[in-house]
Formats: sequence, C-alpha cells, structure tokens
Amino acid sequence: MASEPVNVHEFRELARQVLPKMYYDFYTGGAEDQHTLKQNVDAFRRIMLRPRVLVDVSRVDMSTTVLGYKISAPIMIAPTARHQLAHPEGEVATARAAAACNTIMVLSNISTCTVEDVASSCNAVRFFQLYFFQFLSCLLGLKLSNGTFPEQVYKRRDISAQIAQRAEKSGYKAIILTVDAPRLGRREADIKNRMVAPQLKNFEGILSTDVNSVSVIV
Ligand SMILES: Cc1cc2nc3c(=O)[nH]c(=O)nc-3n(C[C@H](O)[C@H](O)[C@H](O)COP(=O)(O)O)c2cc1C
Repeated sequence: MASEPVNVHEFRELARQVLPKMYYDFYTGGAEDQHTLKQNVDAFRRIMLRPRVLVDVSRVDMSTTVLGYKISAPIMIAPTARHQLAHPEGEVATARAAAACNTIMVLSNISTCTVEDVASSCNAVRFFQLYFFQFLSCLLGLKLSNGTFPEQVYKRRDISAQIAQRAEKSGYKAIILTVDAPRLGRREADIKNRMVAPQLKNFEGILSTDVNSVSVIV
C-alpha cells in the first residue's frame, strides 16, 4: 500500500499483504459459513449517527465512564487472542496504544503476553477476560480439526481462578466473563490451514501442550 492506511479496511488489506496466510485468516475469519460474521458487519452498517446541528462544537467531549473509570470516548478494546501472531510485541503494544488513547483494554485470557508483562508495560486501567467454560484444549495450539476436548482441562476451574488472581494482583480492575463460547466455533479456514499457534503465555507452568495433546501439570 503506497500511503498510510486511513481506515479499518485499509488496515485489513495491509495485514493481508504482510501476515502469513494462516494468521491473517485467523484474525479475519469466522466459524462455519461465516453467517454471524456477515450479520455483525451488516449490523454495524445499519447504525446511523444522527448529527445535531447548530450546536457549539468548539469543545467536543466524548468521554464517558465504564464501571466508574473515565475513558476518552465510548470505545474500548475488546478481548482478542494472540496478538503476537501479528507483531512480536503483541498485547504489550496494544496496551500502550489503549493507554495513549485513554481507553480501557480488555486483555484476553488466551493472550500471547502474560498478564504481568501487559500490566507493567504502561500505566492504564485494564480489565481481564475469562471464559466461563474452559475449552482450552481447543485453543492451545492443537490441530483444530481433531475436535478433542479433554475433560481434565474442561473441568479445572482452579486454573481460571489462579489466572484471575494473578490479574487481580497485577491491578486489573474487572473480570470480563465470556459466556457464549462453551467451545470453539468450527473455523473452516483454521482447519484448512492446519492452524498452529504459539504457546499461550498465561498458562506456562500450568499446562503443557503439543500439537496432539494437552496435559495438566499442576
Ligand atoms: C481474532 C479475534 C480473536 C478474539 N479473541 C477473543 C478472546 O480471546 N476472548 C473473547 O472473549 N473474545 C474474543 N474475540 C471476540 C471479540 O472480543 C468480540 O466480541 C468480537 O470481535 C465481536 O465484536 P465486534 O462486533 O466489535 O467485532 C475475538 C475476536 C476476534 C476477531
């Protein structure tokens, strides 16, 4: 791309040009026939902003509060996994960007930087995301096509508790609970690409993983 990207579509195109296909597909793809993904995009298109006219715009203030924390505009960073697939600095860089914009980043449970590294990267309000059901077996770099779902990981809520406690100790202000993902969607591009992702840092020392199995070592 000749010039700096100016909107999200141009960032997407830039990503397509520079990322390995497997990772680009991971970020951009949805599950099955991607109906939900398309509907989400359409839903955003249907939102209209109604401008108010003949009002004083010399000082525009879009700030608001979330759980009592002030942010510069009603825009936050949703939890998204594995930022290091896009850049070696991963979630640490995203956290700095959130801090610079004076907004809140929600760090994904399955981040590629640790909760502690992200917390110490800059001073900002941060939330931490947890899954209600642990389906880690699908997320820890397994071949997504095998569909295995080892019980011992699914049932180990103490693993979630450990990580939540680390987040609390590192100053995260809230736990965001994801309840709509009891297991991973059937992401066809990831299956075709035989998606393999790096070790998830928050689980180092807790879970050991390889391509075909997950074992709990605590
Ligand atoms: C690449 C990618 C990774 C994601 N990872 C997570 C995650 O780790 N945890 C989570 O709760 N949601 C995750 N999500 C879901 C997002 O937080 C968000 O709910 C979803 O993108 C819909 O929001 P949108 O309509 O603003 O895109 C992920 C979404 C994408 C696109």
